[in-house]
Amino acid sequence: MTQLQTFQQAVDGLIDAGQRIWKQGWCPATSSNFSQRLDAHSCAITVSGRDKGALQPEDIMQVDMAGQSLDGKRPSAETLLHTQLYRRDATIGAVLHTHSLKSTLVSMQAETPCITISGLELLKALQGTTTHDSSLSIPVFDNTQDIAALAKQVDAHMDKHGTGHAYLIRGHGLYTWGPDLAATMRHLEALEFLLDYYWNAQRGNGTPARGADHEALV
Ligand SMILES: CSC[C@@H](O)[C@@H](O)C(=O)COP(=O)(O)O
Ligand SMILES: [Zn+2]
Repeated sequence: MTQLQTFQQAVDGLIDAGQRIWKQGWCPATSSNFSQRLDAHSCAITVSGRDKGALQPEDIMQVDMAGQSLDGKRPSAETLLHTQLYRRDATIGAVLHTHSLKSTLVSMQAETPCITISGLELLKALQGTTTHDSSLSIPVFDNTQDIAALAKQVDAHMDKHGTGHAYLIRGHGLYTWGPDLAATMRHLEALEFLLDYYWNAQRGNGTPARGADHEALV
């Protein structure tokens, strides 16, 4: 079970995360949403439509794991994508959703249901990954305004393929999660780097100069 947060700790953490993410340009124009688990039955999440780079304490609210408001405020339009993760896995303590340019570009160009990124040291920033010699698979789901249906689709995919670390929504953005907010920020930063690498490598910029099959240096 993840380390539980008081609501006030969650508010402070999400405000700080929003500022860090906004500085990177990954949550333009009120896009994105962030949450932290409070206990088995509820989480703190951003109120819908707020500027995520300038969150105030009143912009964070509480919902139950069915996505229902517990305090009368209007939760993120994408709340069910957060609660799907908390319901699925009790070790998930935080979820971050962002709208960076690079995640959007990669999601629009992906020709397969998943993209795969392999062989990079920064993969080790992802929980449970201990060597660069590993592969990260990121599923790409089609965008929809029917978030309840998308949450079901994500859940069915995870039933088959495991929970993983992240997914993309086509033309929309990235979801990632972790045991707590710090780990989830680490995942987000690593994923943004990995997606940037993927985008460039797909276009022949920086294709591996020295892969595992190259002669060893002498
Ligand atoms: C402002 S465009 C982005 C939104 O449509 C949505 O995708 C989003 O990420 C933010 O919605 P929100 O309801 O504020 O959580
Ligand atoms: Zn979104």
